Amino acid sequence: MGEAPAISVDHLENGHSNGVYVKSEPKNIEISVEIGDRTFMIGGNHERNNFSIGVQIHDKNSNNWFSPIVLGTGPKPSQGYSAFVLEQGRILVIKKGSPRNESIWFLEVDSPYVREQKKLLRKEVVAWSKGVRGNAEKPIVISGPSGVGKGTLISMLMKEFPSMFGFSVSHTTRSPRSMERDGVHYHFADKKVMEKEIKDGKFLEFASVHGNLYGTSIESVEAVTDSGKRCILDIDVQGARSVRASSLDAIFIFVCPPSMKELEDRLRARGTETEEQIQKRLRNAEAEIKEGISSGIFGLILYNDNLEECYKKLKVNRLLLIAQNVVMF
Ligand SMILES: Nc1ncnc2c1ncn2[C@@H]1O[C@H](COP(=O)(O)OP(=O)(O)OP(=O)(O)O)[C@@H](O)[C@H]1O
Ligand SMILES: Nc1nc2c(ncn2[C@@H]2O[C@H](COP(=O)(O)O)[C@@H](O)[C@H]2O)c(=O)[nH]1
Repeated sequence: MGEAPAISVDHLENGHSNGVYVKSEPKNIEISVEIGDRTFMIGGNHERNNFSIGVQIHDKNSNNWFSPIVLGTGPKPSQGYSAFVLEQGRILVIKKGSPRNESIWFLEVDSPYVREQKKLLRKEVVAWSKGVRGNAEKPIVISGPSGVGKGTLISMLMKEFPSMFGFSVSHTTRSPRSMERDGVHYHFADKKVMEKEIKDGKFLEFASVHGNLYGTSIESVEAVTDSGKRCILDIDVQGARSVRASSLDAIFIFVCPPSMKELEDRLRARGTETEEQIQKRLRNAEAEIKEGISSGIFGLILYNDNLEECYKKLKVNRLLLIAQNVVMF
């Protein structure tokens, strides 16, 4: 869901606000936050559930109260909250008297994600997400055959949620493509040097893919998690299998093409491989798709037919995964 920057509770609880609008009533179990013509009442248990506090909205123009659909899991009822209006249609809610890892929450009331959900559900929607305080959340491993659109989907996710996701920059021994920059798209590596680093235990996983060596260094994953972002790994199925067997607790997503013909067309249209390399990638794709679907490694399998639809599914499915307590973003 919303972006979850690292935030210091001490700083906020000592009375510094962002100066936009703050109303904190420690003795009241509900707080009200005004944004434009609306007042959000946060904290009551309107839904009568003990899992998540309620949210009600008052619209000044119509003088009506209504209960929105509340996505995600919010904080459990508490004795007091503080609220701060943030940019991008989000409210920071700090639950008082809670352990630090339970104290920071974000209620998205008009973020791009919530606007999209409103359109999809045709109802008023708000969404909870939990704050990240420097602790890395489960990384996301995205696999699928070459040319299926993994990189495209990842770019869309990173563009929409720039402060939430960070890309793990892999090492590879293949030559850079014309638009690729060392250290951004890949760390382009010498084979002997990379092999030595693998031997020295510097890699979380590595694999020979389409005739070149690729690998995820521990340093690359740490660089992302240290920045407080959720790490995304774009790796092949062999790499996903290795990560699955490693100590890294991750979420695994496999992307399938609508057909082999479409995969071939995409690879050709991308224009980055020679005919021989395209043929090799297509041959490997068949085995990868079989393994991706049947191996049981992947918790979510997406078909990338229409790009926008697939991206939507990637985002909507996270709700399903949240409900299963597998992922929260
Ligand atoms: N749903 C889609 N419909 C049509 N074209 C698409 C779709 N998704 C991605 N593409 C295009 O297909 C090509 C391959 O996409 P992309 O480079 O993202 O694949 P990839 O899975 O990351 O490949 P690789 O594993 O080789 O890095 C790109 O030109 C991209 O613009
Ligand atoms: N096992 C790993 N596979 C990786 C890694 N980085 C990328 N890849 C996969 O390689 C293919 C080809 O990529 P391309 O950039 O040459 O088109 C693609 O399917 C990637 O998922 C890695 O670190 N480890």
